[in-house]
Amino acid sequence: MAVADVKFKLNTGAEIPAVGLGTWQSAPGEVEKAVSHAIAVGYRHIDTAFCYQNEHEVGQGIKEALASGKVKREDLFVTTKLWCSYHTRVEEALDASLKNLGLDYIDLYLMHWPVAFNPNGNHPLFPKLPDGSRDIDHSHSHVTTWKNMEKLLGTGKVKAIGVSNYSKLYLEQLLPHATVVPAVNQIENHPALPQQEIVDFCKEKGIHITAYSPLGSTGSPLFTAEPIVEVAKKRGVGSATVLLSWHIARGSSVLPKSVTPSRIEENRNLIKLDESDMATIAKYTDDLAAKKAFQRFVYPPFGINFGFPDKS
Ligand SMILES: NC(=O)C1=CN([C@@H]2O[C@H](COP(=O)(O)OP(=O)(O)OC[C@H]3O[C@@H](n4cnc5c(N)ncnc54)[C@H](OP(=O)(O)O)[C@@H]3O)[C@@H](O)[C@H]2O)C=CC1
Ligand SMILES: O=C[C@H](O)[C@@H](O)[C@@H](O)[C@H](O)C(=O)O
Repeated sequence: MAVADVKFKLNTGAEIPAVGLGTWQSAPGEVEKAVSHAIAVGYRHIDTAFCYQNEHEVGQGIKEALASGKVKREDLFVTTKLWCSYHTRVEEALDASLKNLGLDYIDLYLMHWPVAFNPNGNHPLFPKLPDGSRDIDHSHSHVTTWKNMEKLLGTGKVKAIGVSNYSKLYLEQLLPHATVVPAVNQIENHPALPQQEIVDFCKEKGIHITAYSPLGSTGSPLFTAEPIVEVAKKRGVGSATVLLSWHIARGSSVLPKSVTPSRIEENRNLIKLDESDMATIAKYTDDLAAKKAFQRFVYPPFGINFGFPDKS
């Protein structure tokens, strides 16, 4: 089996395809084509979110792919996410996402960030206080949000629920109260931010890791990082292949974003990294750790300590 066709088992018994197309910041007019192209060339996993404001177009791309007759809805794994301003309106948010996507169920519904915004603030997605800071409802716990997400499983509108941007600290707050253990924790993950503590903790608890910003996000410096280039040269592939294949070797799924057809194709060109490749990347990671030089590319200004060791 090609490495890109690997699937990982979730704690629900369902399988998540190892490579999913990311769609954050995929512009209108581009993302529909990106999604339909991705599915046409073999992707079976698409990641979006209510706050990306592109669910409708993502849904159009899925519809186009389904109309080709080559794939069926049940062949696809679609993830979307509950946005922070909807933590007190979980089912309403899910219904809005389903309507946007034109689907009657979601394979995986994630709590996007463990923080609730004021639902009655000055903006439906990004409410702010007069001082410009995010308008956060500090009285609302992410644990309450999770308990409400658990109720969604009975509606048939979601196959699995999970979390995103959860540190070990936040999972330790959540798990004692959870009836349903999250199926997935979607976190920023790449060799310059290995998040080993969370990866190990999730493994122990049966929570699958999905890696976001695996290429280092927009304008990434990772493509030219020397050890990545070294492994890429040795294996006769591009840096993207090395960066993405690293997750499969760790047992994680991965979400490369692209709206460029050739890159969408390249990002499925995964290989099985061998011990010496992994050792070269581990040395890079260890050197960054020793220098306290991990790189986190996505840390929006929530003004909250999420408990990530590189940020506290
Ligand atoms: N849960 C969460 O909070 C978050 C989730 N995510 C999810 O993860 C996905 C991926 O993360 P994201 O931050 O978008 O960044 P990625 O790490 O996927 O990097 C995307 C960037 O890399 C470029 N690129 C893609 N493939 C290649 C390639 N083969 N060679 C060179 N450049 C390439 C893209 O350009 P172009 O498109 O122009 O080709 C884009 O600029 C998101 O789209 C989203 O779905 C991301 C961040 C946070
Ligand atoms: O999924 C991608 C990211 O988490 C993105 O949704 C956030 O960074 C958001 O733009 C924000 O500013 O809080």
